[in-house]
Amino acid sequence: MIGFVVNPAAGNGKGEKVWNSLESILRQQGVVYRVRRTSSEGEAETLAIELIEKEEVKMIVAVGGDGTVSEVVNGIYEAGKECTLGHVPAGSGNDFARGHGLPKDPAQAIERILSKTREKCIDLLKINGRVAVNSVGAGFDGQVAKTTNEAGYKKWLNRLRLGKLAYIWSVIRVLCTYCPCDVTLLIDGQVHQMKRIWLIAIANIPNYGGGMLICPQALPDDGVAEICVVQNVTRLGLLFAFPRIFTGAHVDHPNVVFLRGRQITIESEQPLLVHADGEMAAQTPIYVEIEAGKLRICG
Ligand SMILES: Nc1ncnc2c1ncn2[C@@H]1O[C@H](COP(=O)(O)OP(=O)(O)OP(=O)(O)O)[C@@H](O)[C@H]1O
Repeated sequence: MIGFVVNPAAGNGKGEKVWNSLESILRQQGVVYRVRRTSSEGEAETLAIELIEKEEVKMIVAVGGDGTVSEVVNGIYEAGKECTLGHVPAGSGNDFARGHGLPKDPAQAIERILSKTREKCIDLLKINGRVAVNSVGAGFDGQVAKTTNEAGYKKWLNRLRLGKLAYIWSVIRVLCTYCPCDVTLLIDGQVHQMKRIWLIAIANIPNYGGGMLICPQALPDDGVAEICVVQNVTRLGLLFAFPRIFTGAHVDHPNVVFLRGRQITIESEQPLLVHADGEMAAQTPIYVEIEAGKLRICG
């Protein structure tokens, strides 16, 4: 049986609309399903666990944005039972959907899920007993995630279907005040001492922050995380280089370094904010480990 976890508030109400269209398709096709709707932050995780344990579903489809996907994935991870993740995108950023090439159209997305023809196992990034499915970011990045999540303008811009601008505006705000610091990275036993670090992004997919390509080479099913480090660049230099991230052209920038690894420790001069899938998760020092092939998804 299939379970659905629906965030009606995702994409500023798009979740509700998408679910209405899915429901009529499911009824037309006589699909047997269970549905749970979220009413607040964090609830998608609890509802996913409930669907697995009480309803014995073998697949959960997250209807919402990246926040909903991340919470459902944590529910599946915590339940520890065989359960496939499906996703019908209805958020404002939808990085997971982009990163896995999922259809934007709800009818096409559910058709693909029901056909079960494209299942694959992907890696997860384990941090502090939880998991991230898209990315973990420390430093500038963590501060931008915090600023965006706390900002009133995110809601307004989402309403105008300009959700991406909320992230960009937060980047500009944080860029004006953020102070880079020295960081020690330990990747698979190898030490990297790095000076004046702005950000460290650990990625499972190339997509980030609603359409940026932070780690264009990242693959979700290779058992390795792609790590992007931005170091020793001036504030103005970073401001001018920033637009390159939308096309992935930042890979050639002299102050951008790419590393790869399975076990990553980040230690820093000062505590750095860390996000997991765009939600605040921790402060440095942190340890991130790849859980290879841990989650089966409908790709
Ligand atoms: N019924 C609800 N009312 C208000 N907020 C909710 C409700 N259910 C869940 N939430 C919260 O809505 C927030 C946004 O969810 P989600 O990330 O799925 O969508 P989004 O932010 O529009 O998309 P994206 O993350 O792809 O940009 C999450 O913080 C979630 O916890």
